[in-house]
Amino acid sequence: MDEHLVRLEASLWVGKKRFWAVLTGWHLNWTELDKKNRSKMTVSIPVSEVVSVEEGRVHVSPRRSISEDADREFTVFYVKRTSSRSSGGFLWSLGRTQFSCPSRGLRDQWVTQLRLALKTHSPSRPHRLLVFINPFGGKKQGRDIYQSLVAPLFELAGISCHVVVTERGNQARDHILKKDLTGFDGVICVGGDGMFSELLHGVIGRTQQEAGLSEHDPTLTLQSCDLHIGIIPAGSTDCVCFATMGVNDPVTSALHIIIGDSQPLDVCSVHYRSSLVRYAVSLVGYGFYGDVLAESEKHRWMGPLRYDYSGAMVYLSNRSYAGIVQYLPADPQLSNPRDNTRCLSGCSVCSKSTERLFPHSPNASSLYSSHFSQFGSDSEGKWVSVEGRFRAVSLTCMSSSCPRSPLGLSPSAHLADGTADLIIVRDTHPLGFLTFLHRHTTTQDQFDLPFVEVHRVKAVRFSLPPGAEDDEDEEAVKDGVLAEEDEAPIQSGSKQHLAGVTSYRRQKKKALCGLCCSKAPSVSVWNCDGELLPHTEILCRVHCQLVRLYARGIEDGLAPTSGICRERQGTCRGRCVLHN
Ligand SMILES: CCCCCCCCCCCCC/C=C/[C@@H](O)[C@H](CO)NC(=O)CCCCCCCCCCCCCCC
Ligand SMILES: Nc1ncnc2c1ncn2[C@@H]1O[C@H](COP(=O)(O)OP(=O)(O)OP(=O)(O)O)[C@@H](O)[C@H]1O
Ligand SMILES: [Ca+2]
Repeated sequence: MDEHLVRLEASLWVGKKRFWAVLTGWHLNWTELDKKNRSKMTVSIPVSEVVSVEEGRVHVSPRRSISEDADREFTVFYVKRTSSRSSGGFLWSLGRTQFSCPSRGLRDQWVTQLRLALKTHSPSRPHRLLVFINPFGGKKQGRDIYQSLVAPLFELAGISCHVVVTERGNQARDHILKKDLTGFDGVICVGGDGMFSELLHGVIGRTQQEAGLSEHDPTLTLQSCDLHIGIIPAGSTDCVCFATMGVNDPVTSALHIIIGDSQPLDVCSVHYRSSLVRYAVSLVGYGFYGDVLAESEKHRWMGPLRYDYSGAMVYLSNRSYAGIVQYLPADPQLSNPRDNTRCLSGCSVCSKSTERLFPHSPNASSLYSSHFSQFGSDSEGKWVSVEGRFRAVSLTCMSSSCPRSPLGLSPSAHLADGTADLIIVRDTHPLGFLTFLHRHTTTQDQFDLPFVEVHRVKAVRFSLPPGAEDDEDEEAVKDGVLAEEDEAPIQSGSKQHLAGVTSYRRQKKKALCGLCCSKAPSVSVWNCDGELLPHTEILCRVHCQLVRLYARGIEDGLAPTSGICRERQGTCRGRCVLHN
């Protein structure tokens, strides 16, 4: 234990019950004592999960002291867990316990030592945050969610926030790219995956600008970003939030932000010719998911339901597309997408990647550079090619679990291992494809079907069969449609702009609608984390742990919440009750 932190032990009261309270530095425990001083139940709170320590009896909202004996009392606010049935993760809520001490002196000692322990053991907590609220995301409740559920918690934790309620798409991204961010520890979005994507582009772009790196070269190792991103879910899918927390709950997210959790995340960069088009974390999808997104954009007014409606419409249109998918496989010895594991908090596969990325020894450093030197070097002949007609081609850097699909697109994918899972669904009969889709909603293996293959990869290329190449873009550039894209790919990309490009391309192919016209389109469109891409022949490369979220991955809901080491694979470094 640190020398300036002392171990505190005392008999304190909580309501009418007497407890033996112990502060060790890493943990605050209190054990109920019966009349004969025998121990009953113990509650144990890691200091890193204490939200705030206040003098007196305090209520959080409205914030007020309600105590008559305020000078002998203190209140501890902390993280409380409840199992979530939908994901096996945990819903977090604010726990509150009011302690009474025999004297004011003892109370002051407890408050001082608890606050000191907090400072010492939670050095990465944010003090100042930049918050972007999309008032129109999801069910349009972003502003209310922030004001009623999140702001009071940030205030309690002493976090000061600069809040921007957005007035247009891409405002948050542009703000992060251009404005002075001095003093901010992190950026927060209140919205859905689209808002997260804005922050992702802002934070990555800003970091590369400052490092003097070009984002366009897919072989370049980008600078990982220090500014953390927090997600308060208020969107339609909230996939990134769900896949990194196990739930989509604003209070859970706010508490992860407050305690300064840090979860690295792989990011896929998508390139067209020599330009970066976009970044993605949850889905780069061609065929079904691209068509669903294109269709859903016409029905935004339906809110979150637009995806189910469009999904059904696109399913009924029964389309498949010809193409060539090439991929660079990841090291099969590290993990594979069908190993039936789940990436959980403290995941050992991801920890090994962290070791490779931030090596402690010169040997590990050369291992890392050789890991990436493989990328882009065609001479090594490691690219594998798959040609055919596909219902869907999907690439995901993580499981992409969401309320619609609690285990996600690829249940064994890892958040931070430097790889993505490539899921290729070949053309099949409608019932087969429905079975594939339906298995996303159950625990049945969606990859155990003869027309589905899945590969763990570091990079993917997609091209159209000879004769059907992606050549409209050149003509579009001549017409000025894409000139802006090429000059500043991530500066453009508004939904209207991209939808315009897509419809331009589709008209050129004379492959009209497909839902209401008899002729099915021969080319689909890419869905890149919920945005339509203006190009078909793209190259994707996975960047290991490029950004960090205020999250910790999915906690194992099956493990007991106290009394055992909850941090898996021995990564607790002595913080848990067992190892303390
Ligand atoms: C029979 C039930 C089948 C249910 C199948 C559920 C599969 C769900 C898989 C979800 C994967 C989400 C990946 C994340 C993507 C996000 O970056 C992105 C931005 O938010 N969201 C979407 O693009 C939004 C994509 C939303 C896709 C929804 C697809 C819904 C399909 C419904 C099919 C119904 C067939 C009915 C037949 C009569
Ligand atoms: N004030 C605004 N007016 C219009 N569009 C906005 C505004 N603020 C943000 N946007 C854009 O709205 C899009 C959708 O927002 P968001 O992701 O919050 O909700 P969603 O689409 O309902 O959820 P999901 O992305 O999870 O499906 C984003 O791409 C974002 O760029
Ligand atoms: Ca990954």
